[in-house]
Amino acid sequence: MRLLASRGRCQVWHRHLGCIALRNNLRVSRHWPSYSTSHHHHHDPSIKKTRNIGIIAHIDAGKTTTTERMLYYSGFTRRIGDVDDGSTVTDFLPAERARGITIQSAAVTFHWPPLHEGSAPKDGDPRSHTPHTINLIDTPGHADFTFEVLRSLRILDGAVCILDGVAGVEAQTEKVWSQANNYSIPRIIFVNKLDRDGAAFERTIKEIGSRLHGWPAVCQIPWWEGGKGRFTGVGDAINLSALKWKEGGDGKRIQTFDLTELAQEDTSLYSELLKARGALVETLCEFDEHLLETWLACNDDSLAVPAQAIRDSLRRCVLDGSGRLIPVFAGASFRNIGVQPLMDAVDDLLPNPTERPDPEISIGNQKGSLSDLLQGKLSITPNKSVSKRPASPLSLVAQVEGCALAFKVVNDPRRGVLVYIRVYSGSIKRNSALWNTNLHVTERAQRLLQMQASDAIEISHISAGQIGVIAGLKHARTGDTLVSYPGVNPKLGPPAPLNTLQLRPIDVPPPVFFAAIEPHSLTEEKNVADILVLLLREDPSLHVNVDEESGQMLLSGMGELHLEIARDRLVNDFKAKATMGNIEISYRECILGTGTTLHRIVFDREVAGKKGKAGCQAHIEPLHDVLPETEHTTHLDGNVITIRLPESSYDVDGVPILPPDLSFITLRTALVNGAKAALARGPRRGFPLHASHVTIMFDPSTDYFGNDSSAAALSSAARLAVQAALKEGFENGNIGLMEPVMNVVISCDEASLGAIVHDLSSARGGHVLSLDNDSSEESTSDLPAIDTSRIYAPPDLFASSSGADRDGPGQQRQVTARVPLKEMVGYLKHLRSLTGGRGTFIMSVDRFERLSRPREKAL
Ligand SMILES: Nc1nc2c(ncn2[C@@H]2O[C@H](COP(=O)(O)OP(=O)(O)OP(=O)(O)O)[C@@H](O)[C@H]2O)c(=O)[nH]1
Repeated sequence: MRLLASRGRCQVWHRHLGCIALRNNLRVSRHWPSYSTSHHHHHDPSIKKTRNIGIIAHIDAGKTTTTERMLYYSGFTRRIGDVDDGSTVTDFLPAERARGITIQSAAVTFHWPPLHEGSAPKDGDPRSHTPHTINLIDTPGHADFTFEVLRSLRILDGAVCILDGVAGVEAQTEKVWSQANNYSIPRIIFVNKLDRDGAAFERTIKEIGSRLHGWPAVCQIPWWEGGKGRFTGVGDAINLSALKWKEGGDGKRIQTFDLTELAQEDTSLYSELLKARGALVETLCEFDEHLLETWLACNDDSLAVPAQAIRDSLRRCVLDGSGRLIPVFAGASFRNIGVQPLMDAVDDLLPNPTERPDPEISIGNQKGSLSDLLQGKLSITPNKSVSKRPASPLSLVAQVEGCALAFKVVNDPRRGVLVYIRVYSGSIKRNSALWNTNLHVTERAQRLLQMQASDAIEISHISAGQIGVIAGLKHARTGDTLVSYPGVNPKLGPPAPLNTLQLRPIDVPPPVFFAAIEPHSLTEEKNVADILVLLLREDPSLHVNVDEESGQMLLSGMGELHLEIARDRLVNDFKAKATMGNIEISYRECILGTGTTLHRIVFDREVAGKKGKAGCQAHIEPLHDVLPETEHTTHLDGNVITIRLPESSYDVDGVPILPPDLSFITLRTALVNGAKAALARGPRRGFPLHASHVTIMFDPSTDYFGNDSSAAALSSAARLAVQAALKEGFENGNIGLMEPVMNVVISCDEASLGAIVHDLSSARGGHVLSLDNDSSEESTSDLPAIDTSRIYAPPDLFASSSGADRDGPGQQRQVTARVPLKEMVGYLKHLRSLTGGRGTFIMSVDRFERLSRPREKAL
């Protein structure tokens, strides 16, 4: 943004208005240069102008409102959508519209500045003078969807964190912030809602220091009319100018004032802006030697430091993703104030995909980075016990054409199932065969799309660093890794261990609530089951368990809201004729002693018209130690399953000798699936098993019956054998019950602290772990505490009336406790009454604990 010569001239952000209608007409047919049909294997030059970013925030901070403005100013939409009347583009699921909150992270692509408005880049121009492709991934803000946030975080290259300028830094923000620290995601902050009564910019800036443990680099300060009135714009400490938005307009007209103009227009903002510039340069000098040199070359005059030098310095500081230095911007997106400069900051300060560290992978039992793997630096000689022909690592990986992570599955009413992918290496081409390393199936990518919320454009390939959609896949789920490997055997995939390659694997937290799903009639059962499969592909943190005998379907998930929304999806969006029962806590069962008997089963029955016969033996015991995952040992929902063959079934190198038609992977998958089904329902109360170690012994000489031993027969044998072992445990009184215990973080003011702590420890059986501000286990920052008195922020207007004075009874406190989930049901209401409506809390599963006798009785 350039300073204008004439005083307070009105400017439309990014040059002119005239081309907007035209742009909207043309955008589908021509303006996707970055997705042309060429066959690059290396990075497309356009990748440098790509930003894969997300917006993270506490619920209601204004993510959706801000996103809508971004889409509008980029020319993507022609009118401003409104969260409150349910017409927004990104919150497009009916269930989301009804609730006005974001549940599903949809990705939308737009350009900033708009394609027609870029000028040819000149040296020294900010990046934001040329159009960038912004892939915006909308992340949910509710605590129940933390897992969904994690899932989106891992594919982001950068993030904008939106804070509510009245509420400041909230518990959920802290949590997502520390998760973003774990993924080293470069971030900037937008302090929103500065138009509201009680908005406290200064207090919020200090909280960024004290609660997010980063140094706020205040890039903009709020402009209140006449120093106290309406919020009307911002002072820009980077460009030494002030921006004023026309009241009540769509926000496209912005008046720009340079320093001289500002001195006449508003002296108090003028003098504050000079302070802000000084503080910004000073802060940056502490982090960045380059800027320090520039500053010294400017004779220590912070006003003389060129704006571009400051932008470059901010960018260097942000790029490491440590969150040590945090650029802060200001605005009120609902009033259309501050959004365009925020988008400039996305172009200017956040990284392109090539500037990000290499993604982590796991392959076989190893962890490493993708480029190490692709450059042959990981020693991935195929495991001896799986294959006898060790290929050289380089020749093995040379054939990998593309590698992508499916980060979102959405059922689109018109286009069917859409799988959103982020490509990490090479490219994914239309019609290529993709090996799914999680499900071990091959699927063809018949159609590739670039999504614009509810519009789509067909493309021929998606290259490294880009985000796109594969339409028509039948199996791929959220979180699966897809590998394009020409000439791959569709059944077996690429040679081991490449067939196990996983990008940025994350742990799915255990579900702690469940509800029964009752189809309205027998004939509806299949339809309901099919819809549930789709729901699970969308959201792998949902689980379905169908009881083999009764046919009852149980849906489980991470929170009450999580299940309520699943019900909405099921009944309202998918029109399933089914009812969901009460939402209940999902307890666990555990085995208390080691069984004595080996339970040998020979399954011999027709399965779907085909003869099936297979056998195995099973044994179950409590899980004491952490067992490493190997090709014989599978971790599953808190349990461990080990597959054993008799010694005579291994050759001298330890490679299993199996009948020619049976591969070890097929055998293992079938047996594990059987055991999984048995462990899903315990013998005592029907709750899933937890912390148990199942061993399944399979002897090919007695348990294998040629073609009759199909995968289905092997699974059934394993299921029956494990069930027999569980039944024995139950008959011997060896099955205990466990309950989910939550890690709870409560934010409240000093005055209600006592009542909250008392209630937690006496009435709720909780265990208070800490009471202060920043020692919760979750603020995992290794960053040193920050002396907030050293942080610059412009003084708040309404400091006294807004309770910004945080000493005394209004001071914010944080309680961390471990509490049984059962005691936390309905807690929000209680907390509100204890705190006069101001307290908030977040919680996550800490672990499952054995129920005490009295608690067991009360069940
Ligand atoms: N006064 C004021 N209200 C705002 C501003 N931005 C958003 N709001 C209002 O705050 C509420 C929440 O905004 P959303 O955009 O839905 O917030 P969100 O963060 O997307 O919320 P979730 O999708 O539920 O996580 C809505 O009623 C908005 O109109 C603002 O700048 N000023």
